Amino acid sequence: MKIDTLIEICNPLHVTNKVDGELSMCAIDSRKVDQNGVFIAIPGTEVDGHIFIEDAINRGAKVIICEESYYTDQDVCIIEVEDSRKLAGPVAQAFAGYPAQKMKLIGVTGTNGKTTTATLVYQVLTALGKKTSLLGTVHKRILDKVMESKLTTADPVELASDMKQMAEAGSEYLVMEVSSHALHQYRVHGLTFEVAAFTNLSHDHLDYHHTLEEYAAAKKMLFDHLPASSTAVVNMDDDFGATMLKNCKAKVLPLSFDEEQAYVLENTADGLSVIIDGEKIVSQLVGKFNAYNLGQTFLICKALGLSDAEIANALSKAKGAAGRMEPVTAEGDLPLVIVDYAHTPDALQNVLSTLSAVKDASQKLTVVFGAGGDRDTTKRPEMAKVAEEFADKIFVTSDNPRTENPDLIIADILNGFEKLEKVTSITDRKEAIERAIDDASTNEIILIAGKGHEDYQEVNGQRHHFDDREIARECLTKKAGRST
Ligand SMILES: CC(=O)N[C@H]1[C@@H](OP(=O)(O)OP(=O)(O)OC[C@H]2O[C@@H](n3ccc(=O)[nH]c3=O)[C@H](O)[C@@H]2O)O[C@H](CO)[C@@H](O)[C@@H]1O[C@H](C)C(=O)N[C@@H](C)C(=O)N[C@H](CCC(=O)O)C(=O)O
Ligand SMILES: Nc1ncnc2c1ncn2[C@@H]1O[C@H](COP(=O)(O)OP(=O)(O)OP(=O)(O)O)[C@@H](O)[C@H]1O
Ligand SMILES: N[C@H](CCC[C@H](N)C(=O)O)C(=O)O
Ligand SMILES: [Mg+2]
Repeated sequence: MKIDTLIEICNPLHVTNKVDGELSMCAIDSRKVDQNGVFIAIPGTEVDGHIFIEDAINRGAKVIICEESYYTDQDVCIIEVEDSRKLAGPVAQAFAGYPAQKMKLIGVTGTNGKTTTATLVYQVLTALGKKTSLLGTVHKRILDKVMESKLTTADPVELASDMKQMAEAGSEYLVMEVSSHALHQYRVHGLTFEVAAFTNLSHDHLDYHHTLEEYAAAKKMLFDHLPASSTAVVNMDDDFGATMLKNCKAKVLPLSFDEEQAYVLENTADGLSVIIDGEKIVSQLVGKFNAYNLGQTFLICKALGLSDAEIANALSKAKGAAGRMEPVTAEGDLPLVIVDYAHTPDALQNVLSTLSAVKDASQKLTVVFGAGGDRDTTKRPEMAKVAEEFADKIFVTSDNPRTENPDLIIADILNGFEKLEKVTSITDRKEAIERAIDDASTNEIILIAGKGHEDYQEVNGQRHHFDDREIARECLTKKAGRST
């Protein structure tokens, strides 16, 4: 890219020293700058990226996009702009050859259900022969090639690079989860979504967004930027559904079970039977909350022009995402162990109320859960209240402590219980799972919540291998061995 093209994208306040030659790449992280690259200095949430300008120049940056005047005696162009965060996406897309414009983008936002819905859409489109890629919490998929995912929605430079690979592989569609952090930090700024979907909004991430209203305002940004040609698929049964649509120019495909546009025919331990727009979907996914995920998926695919019947057929066969209501099994007469990613009060309530409704009266319900460190502390006692309401036995343990003391996280959770008689706290998550399984009768259901698909536990910046499903399977196998 030449400097004049870059300047045109930036609409700058001020430019000094227009440099000659071809610019090679762009980075928002100084450590990733190459020779003749462009460094975008962002005032971050942890650190001000402007302090890395010198580092970027030493690594070969030819252009600095920043929000403050900067003097250097090197042959470097300084482009001063009003908001450098907002420019990262457009600049990265330009360097990557505008890959987002080569695919139909589908964005899914909401507190819970993004991964499930995005995965279902990916599975339906793929089953119907559409070349589709996926970006989200569990992994990235360039068509059927799986890659590791570090964030739910990556930064704009990584996004552009992923999209470039997807477009080159021939993807027609990209389904992506769009987190509230991503919206607030303009990670998807400048992208045009063909379809945007809102699942729901409930208590999470208040450490970052402070209030539910600010959190909703971040989610709403996805809908504010839709053009009239796009479609908004919105869960109108959620208190914040109508908020998403205020001043939204796009066509709207609303989803409502309350208004009987959709309804659940059957909801059992074996799955759901749901009618949406007159079409029947019979799914192995369990719980009313999954009826919403199925409904959203149906409407998203409808907005893309697929026929109701073909969507219903493919959706009935779709398996959903790993680590969501995933049963863990071993040979023998054993308790039923389920691993789920519920890490918010609402998700835990949905899963526990579902299990409590589908189990038979003689079955006891046990839950093992914790809460992530360096995240919203106010959800911790709320999760305890939910566990106390639905579970017969409760093991409080660690999730990903990150940089926090796990015992203090557990103490925050314990504050939420009215009584502690059915609660056991065991800091070590492996031990907690072992105890829950060892203590269980064969007729019991054990929900291990919070980490779902995660195959690590993050402690002080280090991710150690840790997989709830693996540990539960080992414990079940040992238990089966003891009883023979
Ligand atoms: C609070 C938060 O969201 N932080 C994310 C954000 O950081 P930031 O832009 O504020 O940047 P910063 O760390 O303050 O640094 C400022 C700038 O200096 C740069 N820098 C830094 C060091 C250096 O040597 N050189 C350099 O240039 C950084 O690259 C950055 O551009 O943008 C970074 C990528 O550009 C992310 O890596 C980082 O995610 C952190 C690690 C994180 O944990 N984020 C979580 C909370 C998150 O984003 N979660 C959501 C929601 C999950 C969900 O509910 O599904 C997600 O989308 O995953
Ligand atoms: N539509 C829904 N409404 C409420 N709860 C849900 C819904 N779908 C799933 N859940 C619950 O929330 C958990 C997380 O679901 P999922 O991974 O699909 O959400 P997500 O929005 O991608 O979450 P994250 O933001 O953490 O990536 C599930 O394990 C389940 O417990
Ligand atoms: N995307 C969410 C995932 C939380 C998963 C849970 N296991 C935790 O670590 O809190 C977050 O980063 O807040
Ligand atoms: Mg997700």
